[in-house]
Amino acid sequence: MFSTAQSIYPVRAIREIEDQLIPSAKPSLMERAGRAAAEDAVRLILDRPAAILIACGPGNNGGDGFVMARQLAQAGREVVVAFAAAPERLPAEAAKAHADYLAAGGTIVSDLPAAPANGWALVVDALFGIGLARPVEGRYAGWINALNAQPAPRMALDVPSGLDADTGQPLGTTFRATHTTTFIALKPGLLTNDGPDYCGEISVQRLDIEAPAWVPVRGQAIRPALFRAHLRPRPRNTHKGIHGDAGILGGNTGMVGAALLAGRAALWLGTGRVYVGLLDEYGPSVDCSQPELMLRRAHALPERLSALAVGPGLGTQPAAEGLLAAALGRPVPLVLDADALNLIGTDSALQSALAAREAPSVLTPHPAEAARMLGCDTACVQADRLHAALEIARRHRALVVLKGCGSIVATPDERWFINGTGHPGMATAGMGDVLTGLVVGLLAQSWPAESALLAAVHLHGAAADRLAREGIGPVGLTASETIDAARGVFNGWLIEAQRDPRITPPQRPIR
Ligand SMILES: NC(=O)C1=CN([C@@H]2O[C@H](COP(=O)(O)OP(=O)(O)OC[C@H]3O[C@@H](n4cnc5c(N)ncnc54)[C@H](OP(=O)(O)O)[C@@H]3O)[C@@H](O)[C@H]2O)[C@@H](O)CC1
Ligand SMILES: [K+]
Repeated sequence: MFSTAQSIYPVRAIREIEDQLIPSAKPSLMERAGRAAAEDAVRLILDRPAAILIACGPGNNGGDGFVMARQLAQAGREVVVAFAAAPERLPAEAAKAHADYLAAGGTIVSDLPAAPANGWALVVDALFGIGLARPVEGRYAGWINALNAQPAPRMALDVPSGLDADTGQPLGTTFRATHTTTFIALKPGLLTNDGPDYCGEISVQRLDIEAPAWVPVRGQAIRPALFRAHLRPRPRNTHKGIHGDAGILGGNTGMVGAALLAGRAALWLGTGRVYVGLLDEYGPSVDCSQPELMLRRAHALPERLSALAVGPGLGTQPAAEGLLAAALGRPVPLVLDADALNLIGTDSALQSALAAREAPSVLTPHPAEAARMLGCDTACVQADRLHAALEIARRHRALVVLKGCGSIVATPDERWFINGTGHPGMATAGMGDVLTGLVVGLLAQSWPAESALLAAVHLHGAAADRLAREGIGPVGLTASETIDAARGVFNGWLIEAQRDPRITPPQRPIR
């Protein structure tokens, strides 16, 4: 479980690495890429006897395809290579790979052939990689549609053709892979937005290059390794007072459940005491199915809290705005969600108060909330999720998680993380409130804000994944069930951490 963090590089960083290494690398990076892809292909097709179809494009992605074809043919596999571009216009490395393939006895067809009677063992997309410059149309769009229609496993080299490697936006017709072998490092577009739907299973082939030795890492895939130092067993001699007091502010008329869900999530993640301040003046004074929660009127939350979340079911009326303004002035870690974000998006005084805070602030927008904060529309946020998350973090000097497929965590100092846990069943009512509760629960227990956010985001998805494995979801999964599962996953992490000799012994949180 505690594998080291995986770095993610945008295209310009991969280009930097290539520029530094291509002149001296022996064997060449393309040779290594093609070989690694051939090895992945052999693992994918196992003993299926049919031929492998490799569609090669006009750039270096096509070059990878030629190396792969030569390797597979030399290993005794039947390979069919389709290539329609002018060989003399191939870039130098790809031209060499093309020539080497022909010299080894390989042949090329200039149009995509019909599938043989027994089908293909595997179809390989080596059309476009990180050099995709515009939407795919015409001949190559036809090829991609034909490849997508094959019942065989479909493998993309580096990036599925048509997918923007930085943003995860499909540009025109896009190859839908069941497996993507990507080179040197992960790219953000494989992991967020539509990327996961087009990439299938991803295998990272580093080509014996330690990318961080060449270009500093700004982006990482979220792994427990990033926050394991805080997964500490509790001392036996303990009491609830040292596990934090969390406050939740929200629950306006008709939306009390949102605040209760956040409160339960904080409680079930081990927070010592959880207070829920409700704006609904006719709201309940006790949650009968969770009587451990201490319900208060919104203005009556205790002065002394370890962390506060504002937003679940808050509403945008003046009373909510006043409470939010007061919360921004509290010197405690703050989580802002839902209507708290909508209010901040339109009020410059709140924006100034947020940017001026000394204590950590964590913002948890979904794409529509992010769009309101940035003054654009949801499509513009989704077109470049990484940029949107970083921009919100910079503007508000806050930690941000932009929720959605491949949630992105961004820091004010321009580092970022992408989460891989979770599934589409999480797109359901109350799920965001649960995440808010998980974050505030860890903050209340004295976790540093960045680790708390990374752990909560990863845990939220991991809990839903565990439930889906048991048949609880993806369809019909509810937010409440995720709270229960999050507790189980978190305790599993703690047990595993105790077995890890690198984790320090029990400690009391520093207050
Ligand atoms: N450098 C190396 O040694 C290594 C590189 N590696 C591999 O190379 C890949 C990057 O190679 P690359 O830079 O040549 O770009 P690539 O993705 O092949 O596409 C460029 C070509 O496509 C064309 N084109 C673009 N969009 C198009 C469209 N929509 N429709 C039609 N045409 C379009 C574009 O034409 P142009 O825009 O110039 O008209 C140009 O001809 C990388 O992903 C990895 O797989 C690895 O082997 C490691 C070592
Ligand atoms: K490709």
